[in-house]
Amino acid sequence: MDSYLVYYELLFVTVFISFILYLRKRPTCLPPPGPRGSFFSGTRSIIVTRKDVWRQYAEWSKIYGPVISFKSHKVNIVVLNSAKSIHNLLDSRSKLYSDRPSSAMNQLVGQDSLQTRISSRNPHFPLYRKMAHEELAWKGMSRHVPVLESQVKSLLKNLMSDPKNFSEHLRSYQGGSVMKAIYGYTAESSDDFFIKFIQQWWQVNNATMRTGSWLVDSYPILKYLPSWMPGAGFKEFAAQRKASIDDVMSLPFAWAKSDISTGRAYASFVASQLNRQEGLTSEDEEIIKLVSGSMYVTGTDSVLSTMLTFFLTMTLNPAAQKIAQEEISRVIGSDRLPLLTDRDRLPYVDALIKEVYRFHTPAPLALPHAVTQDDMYEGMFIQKGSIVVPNVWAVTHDESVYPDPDTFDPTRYLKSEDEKGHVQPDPRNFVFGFGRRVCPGKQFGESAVFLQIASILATFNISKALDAHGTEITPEIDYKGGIVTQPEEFVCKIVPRSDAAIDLIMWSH
Ligand code: HEM
Repeated sequence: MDSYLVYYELLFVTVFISFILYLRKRPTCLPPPGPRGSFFSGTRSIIVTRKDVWRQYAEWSKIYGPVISFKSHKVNIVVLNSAKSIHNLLDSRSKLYSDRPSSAMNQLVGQDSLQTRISSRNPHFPLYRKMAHEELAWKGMSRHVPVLESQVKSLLKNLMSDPKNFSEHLRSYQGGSVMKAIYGYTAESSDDFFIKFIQQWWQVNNATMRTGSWLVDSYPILKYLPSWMPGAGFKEFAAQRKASIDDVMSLPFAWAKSDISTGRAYASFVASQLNRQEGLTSEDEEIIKLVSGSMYVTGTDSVLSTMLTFFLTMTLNPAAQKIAQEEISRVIGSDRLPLLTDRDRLPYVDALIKEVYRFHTPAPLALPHAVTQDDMYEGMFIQKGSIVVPNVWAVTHDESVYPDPDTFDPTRYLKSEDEKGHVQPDPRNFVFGFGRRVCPGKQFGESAVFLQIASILATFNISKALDAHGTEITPEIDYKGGIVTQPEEFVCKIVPRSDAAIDLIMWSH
């Protein structure tokens, strides 16, 4: 009997001490407010099904405040819906907030060593960033400017001969520019193998790798399920994706290496990195392969998305288009195409481009960050490992910063005649991401966007297409879901502005 008593006393003391320890460890402050969703799966169904989920987050922020949190199964998600919270956490505390979410699905798919996914705590992370910066910041990328400028001429010719397929021509421009700059590869058309290959890969990736959508991220033990069991279909999918990511990384890299061995290769990223030092180890080479592959994966669709928004907004806003065209005619004339060096002399065109970025930012939720230790923000507890999502769309549609946000208006960024007007913030400070994860392709992407937009405005009129009865077709402002979003398919009319423009398209060198 006594031994039972001692046993129960010990049990009681253990439970009591554990309870006290639990209370001490438990955060005294609450996480950011937000919707609770269903008991089992939290808000997962909304995250997975709503295509414009950034609007949902912005709506929730009106109820709960700019910083909200919720769960998708067991994954904690914190969404930052204001410029202030994004700046205070992702920029000012970037040491803590620059990790990527740890994801069992990403590991299964083999994406965790890509630059977009690699953990900031991985010892190779600084080297990835350094390499990408060397190549794509102004100094390194200036040697690729002639490629961007000459590709524009092919784009204009394609738009003139086959305007209906403008989206394909834009993809071909950007895919071709990236392939040349990164691997030294010349793509001849939009049917090129490497351009099609990455297009198909990216479409699946964009649709399937949403933050918090895979059950295995909440319950990593599921990865041990045998593949034949009901509910384990994700393993088969992950195995297929793993094989394709290996090809995405290896095939263009192998092509570049064989081209370099001929001694006549273009000074691409891969060529300059491989030639940088004697006696590269296989590990060094693997890193060059992964960094170049990451640029191949990310470099096309974000620029394409911006360009499609440009065509959509020009179709809907002829007045803004006309002012930009007049500025180009006045400043540059009609006997040459705009160059990158003309940008400072084209303030309205520059403002129009800012407005394109703001109107529908290519990646409305950027890429998800993760926090590496418990943190407090304005009295709210943010738990280590939480996924932190910057809602860039909410910032660029915040009425207190950008009044009447659904109106396309480049004059937001221009001073009034008397130079006293209030200028709204440059959206490019948000659309390229934050802290140590800010987009390394920003200058490359921005240059490609400027050259395309300025040259298209110089040579074409974009307007509403007509249907079979001669009635104008007004496209909807409706975007696909995904990490990088694009307008749903739409039609528009693209015709050269004049005979002089036709000459410029045909004969410019
Ligand atoms: C209009 C064009 C572009 C936009 C709007 C854009 C936007 C972004 C955004 C929002 C991120 C996530 C940043 C974050 O997590 O805070 C990102 C990351 C990245 N971007 Fe871009 N991007 C563009 C063009 C490019 C180009 C042309 C390249 C390469 C040729 C590129 C390469 C990358 C890479 C490698 C990352 C991952 C960086 C990391 O996680 O460390 N981007 N980009």
